[in-house]
Amino acid sequence: MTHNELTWKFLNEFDVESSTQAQARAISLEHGLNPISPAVGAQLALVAAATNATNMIEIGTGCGLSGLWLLSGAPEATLTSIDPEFEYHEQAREFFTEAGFPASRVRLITGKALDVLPRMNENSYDVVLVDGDPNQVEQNVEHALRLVRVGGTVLVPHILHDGDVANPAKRTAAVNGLRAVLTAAQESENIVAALSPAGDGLLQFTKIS
Ligand SMILES: C[S@@+](CC[C@H](N)C(=O)[O-])C[C@H]1O[C@@H](n2cnc3c(N)ncnc32)[C@H](O)[C@@H]1O
Repeated sequence: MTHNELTWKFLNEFDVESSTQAQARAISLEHGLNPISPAVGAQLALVAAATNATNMIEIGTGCGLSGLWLLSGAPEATLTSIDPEFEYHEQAREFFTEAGFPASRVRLITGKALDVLPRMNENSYDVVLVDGDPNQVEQNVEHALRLVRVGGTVLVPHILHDGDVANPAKRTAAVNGLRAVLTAAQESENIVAALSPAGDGLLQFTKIS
């Protein structure tokens, strides 16, 4: 293994998941989903804790793994999570309950993000996770910026799309959309952004105005 491969392996094996998180990961993989890595999950928990989050929203519930990580950092917060797949929501609900998060604090909205997000209140969320349809990442991030409060943070996992974003030969709509989000994050004066190599890339930005 190269030095870089060893470092990446160490980074992504450093954080240990709870048994509920490990089950959520296993079920997510069974469904062919691409759940966040433990290193990304730990960063989500840290951001939830650091922003003293009381109100969080997630695009792309999957089977609940990322929501479990978010809530682990802010156990008293309310999480709203959007996904079009009812079956995933049923599964996620079981994991939230098993982990001790009451149904009253986890609002699962079955629907497509671009149908649901326009109805959500702006400047109202401490943390917004964008992990839905990769082809809609630009529109989802625009909504995330509208929804997050000043001082709150938007998290975009899978931003490097398994190395495709760094490869100029890859020019699918999804990859171009991810590049556009990264460029906008670099250029915006209203946010402070950081790109982390955890998982397959995690873009984080905090709204400052
Ligand atoms: C990568 S998976 C999410 C994994 C989850 N965040 C985790 O790490 O545990 C992407 C999810 O986005 C959902 N999805 C697909 N299209 C969507 C849309 N238009 N709006 C919201 N979610 C969508 C999929 O059903 C899938 O559950």
